[in-house]
Formats: sequence, C-alpha cells, structure tokens
Amino acid sequence: MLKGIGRVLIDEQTLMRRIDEMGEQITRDYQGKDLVLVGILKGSVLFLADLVKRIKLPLVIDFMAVSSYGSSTHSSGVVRILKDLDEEIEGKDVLIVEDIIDTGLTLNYLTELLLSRNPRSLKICCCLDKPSRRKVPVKVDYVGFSIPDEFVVGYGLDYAEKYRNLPYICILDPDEVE
Ligand SMILES: O=P(O)(O)OC[C@H]1O[C@H](OP(=O)(O)OP(=O)(O)O)[C@H](O)[C@@H]1O
Ligand SMILES: Nc1nc2[nH]cnc2c(=O)[nH]1
Repeated sequence: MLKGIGRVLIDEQTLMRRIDEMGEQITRDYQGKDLVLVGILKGSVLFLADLVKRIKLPLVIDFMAVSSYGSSTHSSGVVRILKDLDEEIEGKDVLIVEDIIDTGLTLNYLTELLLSRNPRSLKICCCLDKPSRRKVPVKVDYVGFSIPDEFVVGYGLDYAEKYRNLPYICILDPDEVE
C-alpha cells in the first residue's frame, strides 16, 4: 500500500465483489442485445477493464475523452470532445462507463450528445456516485458505490494525474500530499 495519501474508503476485495455483481447484472440485462461499452477516459479504464471481464456477452469497447472548461469543482457544464467514438452507435445498446459522477454535468452533456446519434438504448454505469454533489439530475442505471462528498483517488481516479494505479479507493488527505 502506498503511504502518505489518506484513508482507504473501499478496499480491493470490496471493489471486486461489487464488480462481480454488476457484471452478472449487466450480463442478464443485455442478453440478445448489441452492447457497446463507452469508457470515458481516463478515469474509467481500471473499472472498465475489470467490469468487461465479468460480462459474459459479445460486446464492443469504445472510448471517448472529454474535458470540461474549468476545473471539476467549478465545472461550467460545457464539455469539449478530445476524442470521439470510433464506432457508429445508431441502433446499438450503449452503456456509458464512468469512474465517478459528481455534479452530473459531464454525463448530462454526454447523454444528450450520444442520444442525438440514435442508439437503440443508452444507459449509464458508474463505479462511484456522489449524489450530494449533483447540480443536474442524471439517471444512473448501475452504481457500484454511493460515497460521501470526499475527494477520492485510486482505481482510475487521480490527483494531479497521479494515484490512478492504486487498486483501492482512498480519501485524499490534502495535508499528506505535496
Ligand atoms: O459529474 P461531473 O462533475 O461532471 O464529474 C465527473 C467527471 O469528472 C471526472 O473526470 P475528469 O475530468 O477528472 O477526467 P479524468 O477521468 O481524465 O481524470 C470523471 O471521470 C467524470 O468524467
Ligand atoms: N479524483 C477525483 N476526481 C473527481 N471528480 C469528481 N469528484 C472526484 C473525486 O472525488 N476524485
């Protein structure tokens, strides 16, 4: 375990147990469908990699990279597309995979954008949800863990681009990092 970051909020075993359940549920829900998982870079990559191994269906993986104007704490809700999908999603069953939902502004924008491309269905799956921070309503279909309003790192989530590789979720202690 890396020292000097903060307290562990969700350990690796707890993460994996919940992702087992989510994979089983998604496998049941998407039988016979044309599933495209859309990972939002960069935070979702660890979660997506573990989740797809547990979805026992043929599926396509695609990615988008977005950046909000302003920081995530002062998000304006305007999102710039840095990398768009490689695949067409018209008529497909699209599942957006996110690491965390905070204000909801990113997903609010992305769902509008992807819906305009006429998928057969569009749902959202996130590892972590901070419902107390919501500025716009977002319908989240699969939630790993609801967490309090704390700044967390690990399992894809960064602080200044670091700590994404931690296999667990930690509450960052600002006094402990430079
Ligand atoms: O609900 P919101 O307030 O819109 O915040 C959630 C977004 O913020 C994080 O991304 P970030 O911009 O930190 O990029 P990263 O995934 O590359 O770290 C996260 O991955 C979501 O995309
Ligand atoms: N790393 C990180 N990014 C976020 N974006 C929104 N909330 C968070 C958080 O708690 N941690």
